[in-house]
Amino acid sequence: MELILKYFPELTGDQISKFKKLETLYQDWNLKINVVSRKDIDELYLRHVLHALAIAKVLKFKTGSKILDVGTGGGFPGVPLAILFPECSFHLVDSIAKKLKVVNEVVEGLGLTNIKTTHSRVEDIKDTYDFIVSRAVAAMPTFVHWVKGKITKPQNHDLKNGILYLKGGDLREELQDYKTATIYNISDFYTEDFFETKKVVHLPLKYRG
Ligand SMILES: C[S@@+](CC[C@H](N)C(=O)[O-])C[C@H]1O[C@@H](n2cnc3c(N)ncnc32)[C@H](O)[C@@H]1O
Repeated sequence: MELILKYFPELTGDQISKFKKLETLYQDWNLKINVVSRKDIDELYLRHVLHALAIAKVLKFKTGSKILDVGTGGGFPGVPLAILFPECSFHLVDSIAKKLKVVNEVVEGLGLTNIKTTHSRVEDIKDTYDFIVSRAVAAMPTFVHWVKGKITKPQNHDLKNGILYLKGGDLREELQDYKTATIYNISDFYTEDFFETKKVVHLPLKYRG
């Protein structure tokens, strides 16, 4: 938990208490339904919470923003972001129901009211969002195809509406067709070795897709 406060020192008491509760909730639920690997559960704050919050180092979502988390799995990056941005609404989608069972239990356990979950393939989601976040779901061309047409038109942020994707390694080949993509090195925000090769990719998307 100190790790989170090291990089996000301005959390409110309510946010700190929610972040603290996350560990027990995930430990308990992960025993029943395995959504996070054993090693990762031991390093939940580093590998999941802090990693998810790297998106907030790239962009502070404004009050009222709508954000879609595609392939949220056990709730990453959506759950930590929803704690950090209580004035924004988050829609967490996954095609595997049992993963959302864990997310729903965590959301209920924390009393988070700004998360909605849907068991669906993202291609079937009809709503629109300011930003679409994700981690470890699909290569960019497939992902862009899935989320086409799901971006709202009004621009309220310094970055254009679109995708904020947590990715790792050498992205040159994967992103070669996306000239408007910007890569942010997470190691510019966090000093832990775990983040050495990790990035946040911002890709603006046209509102009509
Ligand atoms: C490797 S997991 C990553 C989970 C989470 N984002 C994380 O980083 O911990 C990929 C997730 O994407 C989901 N997924 C894959 N394709 C999807 C699609 N088309 N629509 C919704 N979810 C999808 C899978 O069910 C799985 O839970």
